[in-house]
Amino acid sequence: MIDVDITGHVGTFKVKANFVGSSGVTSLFGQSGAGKSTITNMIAGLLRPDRGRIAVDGEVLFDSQKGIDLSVRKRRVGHVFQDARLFPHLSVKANLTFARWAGGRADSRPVSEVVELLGIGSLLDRRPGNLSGGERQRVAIGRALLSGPRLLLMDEPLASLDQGRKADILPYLDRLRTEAGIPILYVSHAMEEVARLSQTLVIVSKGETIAHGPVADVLSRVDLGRATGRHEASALLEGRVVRIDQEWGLSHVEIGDGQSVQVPGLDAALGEAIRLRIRARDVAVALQKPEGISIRNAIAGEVKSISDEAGPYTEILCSAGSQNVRARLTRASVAQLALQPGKQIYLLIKSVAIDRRQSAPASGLANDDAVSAQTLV
Ligand SMILES: Nc1ncnc2c1ncn2[C@@H]1O[C@H](COP(=O)(O)OP(=O)(O)OP(=O)(O)O)[C@@H](O)[C@H]1O
Repeated sequence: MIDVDITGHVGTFKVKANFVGSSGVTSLFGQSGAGKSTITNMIAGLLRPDRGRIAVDGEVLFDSQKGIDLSVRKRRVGHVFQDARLFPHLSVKANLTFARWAGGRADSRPVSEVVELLGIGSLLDRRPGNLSGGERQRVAIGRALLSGPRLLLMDEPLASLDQGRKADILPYLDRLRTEAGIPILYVSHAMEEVARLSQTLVIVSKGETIAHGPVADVLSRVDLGRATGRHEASALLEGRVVRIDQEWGLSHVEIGDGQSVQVPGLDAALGEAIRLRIRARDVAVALQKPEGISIRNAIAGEVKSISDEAGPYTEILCSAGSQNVRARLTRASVAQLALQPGKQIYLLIKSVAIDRRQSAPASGLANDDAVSAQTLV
């Protein structure tokens, strides 16, 4: 668990960060220049906050009132940067063993265990210059883990990779989430990454953490649209695969209340729990269950709130059983259908809008230890 309550500045830029991250992955999400790196640099000890407190798993790293300010080394924060920053003249194996030695901790994980976790066994004799970007990042994560950190800080680790390499590395991050055994602070301005990987989501805007909490709760907050980006507005549905229709290549995912959605091309076993990210712009609304329509998913729901944006668009937040779905509609449609809080509706989601390319096995969603999660974004 990571517990941060600080204020500080860098130049004239002020930051105010206040959040608690549960075990697993806590993501700091915000636009470029929002202050994510400034906040993480304060956590790592590279910048000094003006006041406040930072603790990881009960160990205080900084407390201005008590005069505690641990050195970078004593904070034991494993840092993974956008560029891997490996020693170019050393082999992968030497990079890893050096990190373990330099960490100086007898209780660091064995190199072989980390090599297996990240699938880098075949790379050990190679030099960083001969590796792909994704391979280099996996080695960089291994190096950070072997230094014996109490917190793994990943600052835009996928930002320099193309889509294909990102897809290669995400399954390893899924594993890391459950197997690293330490909290992970993940910094990104890519919503699809944070929606997939996080248990806790922290939104950073103009130097301040303006929201934090379980990822599904924060994503369903319509009022954060400006900070998270309207285009990326989405909600998470958690469910379980209850039927696999081989003939049509469709998996039926039950999302509670006997309702299910159909997802094409899903690589998940029967009974497996998954997390679906549904974008607001991929959801339409009907007052009756439609017939003679190609859209396969019509989920019964109820309007909870309607945003009061100016302009042609608006966003509605709807309950779907105990979960939430967001829909981005024109204001004209909202008026025509007389939508208002409490109105019973059907949420229409095109199956093909749920993108299977981002799916991967994972486990360990917060609040449900029975869930092994797979995320589609
Ligand atoms: N050393 C510095 N002196 C003055 N201003 C700084 C310094 N470092 C960062 N800033 C400013 O602080 C603001 C926040 O920067 P920061 O790097 O924390 O944002 P970020 O959210 O990590 O952005 P990105 O996603 O682009 O990395 C920016 O306006 C930046 O120009």
